[in-house]
Parts: sequence; structure tokens; C-alpha cells
Amino acid sequence: MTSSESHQHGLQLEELSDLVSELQSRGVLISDGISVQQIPGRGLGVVARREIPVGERIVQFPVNALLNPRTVKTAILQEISEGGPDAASSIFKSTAHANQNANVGKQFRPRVSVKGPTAKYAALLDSLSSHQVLAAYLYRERVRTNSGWTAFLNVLPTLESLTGVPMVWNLLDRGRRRFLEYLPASTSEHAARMSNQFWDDFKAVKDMFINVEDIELFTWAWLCVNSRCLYYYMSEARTANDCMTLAPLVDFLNHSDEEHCSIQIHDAGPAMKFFSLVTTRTYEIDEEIYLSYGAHTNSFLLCEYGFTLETNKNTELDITVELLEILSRGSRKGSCDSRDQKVAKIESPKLKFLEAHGYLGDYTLSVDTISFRTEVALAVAQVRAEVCSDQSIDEPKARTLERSQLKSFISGASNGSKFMTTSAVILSDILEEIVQKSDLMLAMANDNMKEEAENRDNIRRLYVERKDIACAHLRLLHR
Ligand SMILES: C[S@@+](CC[C@H](N)C(=O)[O-])C[C@H]1O[C@@H](n2cnc3c(N)ncnc32)[C@H](O)[C@@H]1O
Repeated sequence: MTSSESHQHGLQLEELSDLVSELQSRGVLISDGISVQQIPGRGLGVVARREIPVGERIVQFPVNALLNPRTVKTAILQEISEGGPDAASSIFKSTAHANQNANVGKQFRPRVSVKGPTAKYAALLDSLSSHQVLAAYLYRERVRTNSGWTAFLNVLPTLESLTGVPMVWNLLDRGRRRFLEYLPASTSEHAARMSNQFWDDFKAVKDMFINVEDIELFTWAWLCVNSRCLYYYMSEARTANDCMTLAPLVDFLNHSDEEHCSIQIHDAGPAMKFFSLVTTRTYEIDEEIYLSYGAHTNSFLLCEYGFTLETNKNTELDITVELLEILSRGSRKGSCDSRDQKVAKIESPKLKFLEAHGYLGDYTLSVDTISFRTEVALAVAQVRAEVCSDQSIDEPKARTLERSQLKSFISGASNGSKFMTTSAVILSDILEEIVQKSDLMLAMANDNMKEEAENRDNIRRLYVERKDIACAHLRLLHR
């Protein structure tokens, strides 16, 4: 790999060649066909320096050179074995206990049970989620003077360059908190969920490790992990979400909604397991090499990674907030603020019914389809609340019939034609409001976010997409 142009863009040539040396010393193979360069609007990216055929392994890691909960645990336990109690007390708080509070689904099962003096520390690390372990590790490596990962840490983005992520507008403000008001409600809820997760993770890490106090530094570490990790299966992970690894250099690949490369695991026996980045198409000289981060919408990309795609084939219109509002209030008019939904959720029989049938939330439309979940919610929205309650002995026959029609639609035994006309009316009403609101928000973002062109353009893109999809469905509905 070469890095000839990187020095123009904040990152020094030596920093990239130090990274390459650091990785090579860990046994990582890097193709001579790629370089890391600044790409306008995308930060750094990976570019082909020569023609690259399909199937070329452009980076190959021995799996123990990756940075994930497994390798971090090994490194920390080794540090403790070599340094003794002093080393342990320079890492863990004396009050540290296995994190009871973490989302259980995200914790790790002990893979190989560790015995001896380090067993206690192994159990502590196993009780954290991957995100927590990795963020804590990056934090700690950043503050220590003798990190073995200095070259990698030096090429990670600065906190300022991560401020496209809405969660950060709230956390660090710097005049950006007001931008949250311009987000579509579903995007804003996604950002709020991330904030909650961030605070849970900060608390878990702070309670366990010494000297993790600096919120800005932890934000940087947490966001680096969030935006740069790749999927890597580990048998001890309890959920797919916890199969996270950092792979330096591979993490310079930007996202595309088309597949360009894939991650492959080659298992050639003990100590011969490799994690490779392999091309799945040919590349011309100077072409950027991308990786798909997943089939993500622009709202998701903005929340998790701080950018949106100009055209995104995974675009969809999320009407969850709008539909939940109708379902919880029983009517569209005089509706409550979407933030009151949690209270309504507990009380509304319609929401309870949807939850019991696995259809609560996630109501979306793509340009030409309405998801089945949305159709179910529209059907439930139009029946009387009593239809969603359990059958009572003396209830009218009409109610029993309507309940069975609803259940038969949900189970797929009928096509739900009974509900279609009213569903169309409810949906039109929602979509017309979305078009109006999008126009308003597009104008407001234009007027009030002038000084932050990138954030403004990302937000505008979300409303343009919402409006386009809403208009496409309104045309179909009014045909
Ligand atoms: C895994 S890193 C990719 C390398 C990154 N560009 C860098 O400078 O280090 C993911 C980050 O790159 C940026 N990014 C990735 N794909 C992008 C795209 N298609 N358009 C704009 N920015 C993108 C976002 O800032 C995202 O959080």
C-alpha cells in the first residue's frame, strides 16, 4: 500500500506508513494495489492504484491481530499476568464488579474459562458488551504513553470530525443541539436511543475501569467503535450485535449501497485463521474501493455514521411515529406529541394487541411498496378498540367477526381486502401531512442551518426522500 496523497489532508504520510509498519509487524498482509487518500465529502477512503481483479485479497489479518473483545481480553490479562497486582489496580477499580446492568443479550459468555489470579478480571471483562470493552480499550490506549496501537490511534478521526452524528449534537452541544429539532421524529428517536446506550456504556465502563472520567474522550472512543467496527463471528458472543471487531486499515473503506468487497474468513487450522478483505468486482486505477456497511437507510446512516448517500437504494419512509400516534389516541385529529407515546403505549389496547402479535412499531414504505407491518397497523388503526381486547362472553357478533377478520389478515389466511379502503384513507391523511411538514422543514433547515452546510444537507436529504416517497404513494392512492 502507498499513501502518496494523504499528506494533503491532515493525515501525515508518516502516520500512514507507521500504521502499515505496525500492522505488518502483527502479520497483516496489505496489497500493493491500494492507497489511502482523502476523498472529497467522505474523509479518507481506499483507492485502487492499479487494476484490481475480482477475488483479490487486498488486506489479510491473522485473526489475533484484530481488535475485538477476544483479543482485548487476552492483551489485558497478559498485562496483569506480567505486571501482577499493581498492573491490575492500574486498570480495574477495586470496587469493580461484574456489570449486572448491561443489556444481557450483549454480554459475552466466557469462551475458555480462565483460572488463577486473572480469573476475576476475565469475568469482569466478560460481563461487558463488545462496544463497552472496545470503547474502554481505545480510551485507555489513548491516554497511556506506551500503547502498542499508537499508529492506529493516530489515524483515527478526531472528535470534531465525528460531529455529523446527531447524538453528538446533544452530548456536546457546541451550538448544534438546536439541529435536533429539525430531524424527522423517527431519526430523532434513533438518536435518542443511541444517547441512552451511550450513557449506559459510559457508566458501565466508568464503574469498572480506573480513570475513565473524560466524557469527550469516551465519546470519541465510543463513536470510533460505533462507526468503524465490522461484523466478526465469535462463538462467545451472545448476539449478532456483539460480533464486533476493529480491523485497522480496512476501516478506511467508505460505504456504498452496492457490494464492492466482502469480508471472508479463511480457517486453515490452529493459528492459521485469517480475516480478509476480498474484492467482489474489478477496479480501475484511481477508483474508490467501497464496502457495504449493510442495507441501511439514510436516517440510519446519519444516526450511526454521520453521513447520508445522495442516492440510496435502501431509502424508505418511516411512519412509525405518525401511526403510533393514531393507534394510541384512536384518532388522527387532536393528536398528542410523539414523545407522549410511551405512556400511551401502556394504555392503548390497540398497541397491546400489536405488541402481542409482534407488529408493534417499524412501519415503513419504500418507493413502491408498503411493508406488511404497516398494512397490519393500518388495519388495526381502523377497528374499534374493543376488537383488540380479549373476547368477552356477551360481546356483539359483529365484534367477534371483525376480530377474526383482523387475525386472519395478520396470519396471512386472508388478503385483508376488508380493510383496504379505510387503510388508504388513513395512509393518505398521514402522507399529506408528511408532505406539508417536509416542505416546512426543508425551508426551515435552509434558513436556520446556513453555517453548517454538511449537517443541513444531510437533514434536507432526509426530508426530500420522505416527501418523494410520500408523493409517489399519494399518486398511487389517488389514481
Ligand atoms: C469506517 S469509516 C470510513 C473511513 C473514514 N472516511 C475516515 O476518514 O476514516 C466510516 C466513516 O466514513 C464516513 N463515510 C463512510 N462512507 C461514506 C460515504 N459514502 N459518504 C460520506 N461519508 C462516508 C463517515 O464519516 C463514516 O462515519
